[in-house]
Amino acid sequence: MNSFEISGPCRMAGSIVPQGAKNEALQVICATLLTSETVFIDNIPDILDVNNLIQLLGEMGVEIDRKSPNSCSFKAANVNLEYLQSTDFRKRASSLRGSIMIMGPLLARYGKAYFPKPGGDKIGRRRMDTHFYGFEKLGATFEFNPNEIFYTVHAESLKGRYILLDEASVTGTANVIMAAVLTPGVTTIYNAACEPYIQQLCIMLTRMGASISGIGSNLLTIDGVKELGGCNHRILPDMIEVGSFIGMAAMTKSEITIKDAEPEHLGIIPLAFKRMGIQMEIRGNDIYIPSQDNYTIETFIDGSIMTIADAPWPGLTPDLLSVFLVVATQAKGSVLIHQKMFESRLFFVDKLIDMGASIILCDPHRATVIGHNHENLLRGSVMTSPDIRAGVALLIAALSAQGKSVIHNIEQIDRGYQNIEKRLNQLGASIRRV
Ligand SMILES: CC(=O)N[C@H]1[C@@H](OP(=O)(O)OP(=O)(O)OC[C@H]2O[C@@H](n3ccc(=O)[nH]c3=O)[C@H](O)[C@@H]2O)O[C@H](CO)[C@@H](O)[C@@H]1O
Ligand SMILES: C=C(OP(=O)(O)O)C(=O)O
Repeated sequence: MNSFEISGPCRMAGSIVPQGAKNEALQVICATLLTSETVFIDNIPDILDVNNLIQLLGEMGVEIDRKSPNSCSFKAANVNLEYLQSTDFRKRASSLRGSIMIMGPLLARYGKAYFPKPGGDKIGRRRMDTHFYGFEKLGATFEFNPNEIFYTVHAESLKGRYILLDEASVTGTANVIMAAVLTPGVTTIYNAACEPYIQQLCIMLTRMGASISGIGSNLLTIDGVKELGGCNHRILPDMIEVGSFIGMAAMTKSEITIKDAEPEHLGIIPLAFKRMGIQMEIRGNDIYIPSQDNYTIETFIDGSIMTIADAPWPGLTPDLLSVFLVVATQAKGSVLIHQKMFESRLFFVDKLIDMGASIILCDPHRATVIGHNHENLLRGSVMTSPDIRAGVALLIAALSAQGKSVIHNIEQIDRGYQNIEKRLNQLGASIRRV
């Protein structure tokens, strides 16, 4: 188990380029299973979750040609379905969450798919009903072995249908889209997730020959085709990393330019940071965050305390709420952070309270933060990263804090952030991997 040792406070300056998006990479890499032709993907983040998925596909028989740390071609001409019954498959597939999205392509192309209990963040119940409900609507049979926690879907044939998803699940929508593109007939998916990475998946599938309309909305119409071909695809910058850098700059009074951030794909994220009082300028494709001595959280128009809450896209992504929470600890004013979508993602606030932050955890979903307006710095502390985004929030806290901090279990951070200590040290941070 590796750790980060951080000597704070660190005031940083300079430019940083965000990595390619983790959650888009997981979708589009799974989509390469839909064709026997070569798919080339660029701007792949070189991170643990994505590398584990690429290795998993390799074990399944996909020809992998890693052209560089950030680009790779995939050719799924011969997929070894027997491997999906092996213990090695169960071990690898359950090491991350995104691998669940191999199911849609396998069902569509081979009429069967298997999956163990998926991994990913332990942030509360993470049900998969939406995935299997969608597959069943297309005509598949679903079986669940509760003793082994093993999911099986199979179908003699699938048929396009109207599907009203019970919730706008991101990976669930991706799975159903990927099954539907090779399913005869017209599939309509209503209450579809429509975040930029789902849009990117649809754009890539269209380039491979799929027929999808309604991209960007929650109503997708897919006209199934017989087969798909190869294509080239470039992954968007990671919006969660962009948001993490905006929050880090404000909290540490740093002056940072996030290069090539593609702000048009960030939705409501910049507005939410502006409501926290954080200044930023969109300069073409870059985001410039000036060094700010303080930032004041807005109130609502009626003067009541601001709430920052998550919601399915185009609402605010749940993956950034930990960052908003930590940034609020040094703001002027108070905010209620309401994490609606996950049940156990706010418990890391205990660690911030140990560092001196003024936070009341109201219940598992809500925390009230009373900002210090930089009048009292947080204190360095020894802590353990519970999940990927709490890990980054703790890293931001440590960078702003007085004294030495140690963060254990940084494998959680490595799941989603590429060479983070090296890139932040180039901006003037003091982070050591020990
Ligand atoms: C690999 C990957 O891409 N992971 C992302 C994906 O996970 P994932 O696809 O697993 O998450 P889902 O979209 O299925 O659901 C996330 C949580 O929100 C709840 N929910 C969802 C939709 C809804 O309309 N109402 C509702 O309450 C679900 O019950 C669940 O607790 O999307 C999540 C939500 O953006 C992100 O946090 C994850 O980083
Ligand atoms: C929750 C996340 O990831 P995963 O779904 O892979 O656990 C995340 O990226 O914040």
